[in-house]
Amino acid sequence: MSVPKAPLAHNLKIALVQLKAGADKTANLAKVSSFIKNAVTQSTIGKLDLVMLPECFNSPYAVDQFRNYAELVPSGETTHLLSLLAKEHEVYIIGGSIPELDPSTDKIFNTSLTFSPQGEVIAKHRKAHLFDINIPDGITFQESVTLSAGDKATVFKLGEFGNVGLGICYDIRFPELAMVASRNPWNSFAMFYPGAFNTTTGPLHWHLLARSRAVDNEIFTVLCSPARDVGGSGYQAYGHSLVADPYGNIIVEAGEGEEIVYAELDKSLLPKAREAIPVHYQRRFEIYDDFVGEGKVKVSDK
Ligand SMILES: O=C(O)CCC(=O)C(=O)O
Repeated sequence: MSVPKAPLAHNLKIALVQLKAGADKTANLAKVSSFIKNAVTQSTIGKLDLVMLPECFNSPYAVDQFRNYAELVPSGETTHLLSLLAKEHEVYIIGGSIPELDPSTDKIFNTSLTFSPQGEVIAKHRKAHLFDINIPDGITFQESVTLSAGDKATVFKLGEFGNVGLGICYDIRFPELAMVASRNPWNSFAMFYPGAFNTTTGPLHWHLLARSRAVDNEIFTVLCSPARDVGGSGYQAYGHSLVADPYGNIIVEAGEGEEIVYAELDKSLLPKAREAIPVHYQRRFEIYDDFVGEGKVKVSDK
């Protein structure tokens, strides 16, 4: 008797919500609800599978504010809201990131949650590399003044679409997370990075890093930024939310303001890119396995 094959999942249809968060958390969350509703109801690519939010969408991106906005996970109001929205709109939601308070240690983390269309939390990533930089005449930022770093890579199953990896912003500068996610045993087809680059490092590295992670691993790389706060006195996010395909082409890109952009992630591009330029199969782990081995990594189970 022949066993019917499971139907192949269609292309993953996604929306990137590039919104600007202010000091009023209630207003930020109301904005999230209306942007997600608009993303779904005004989709230009048919029924959406997934909506993604930017880093720090419910609070200002400011070291001295993270604790004031921090919530418990999963009992806090933002987790509750995103769960309801995922269920109501029947989409996966990659919930950007929020400041999370861990009550057992009193530490604050920069945390991203992903929800299934049934409203369940299916992944939790705590930013693993904190953004501590100092560029003379550019920008100084020290997340570690108030945040603690997560200690795991994050890979999870996006239902019938397959596995994906997730990092937050500065995490994209560390190629190991994407490399681990895209190889055995996880074989992810995409990396998602909610991220808030700025007007100094954005022009320098945003596109370069997105395309590099895509080309290194021949996967999709998806970046979702807050909108720029033109005229504001706080942190100036770069904007330019985008998707890079497994060849490194940028297939969609937002501007700097509030905007929703759409993309279809066609998984059949992975084998095509890997056949055309077979770096995926040409890795010489016998030479560098001591540095980056396959499968030797702690991966988050939420
Ligand atoms: O890596 C960068 O240039 C920006 C990183 C950042 O803004 C962040 O990690 O939030």
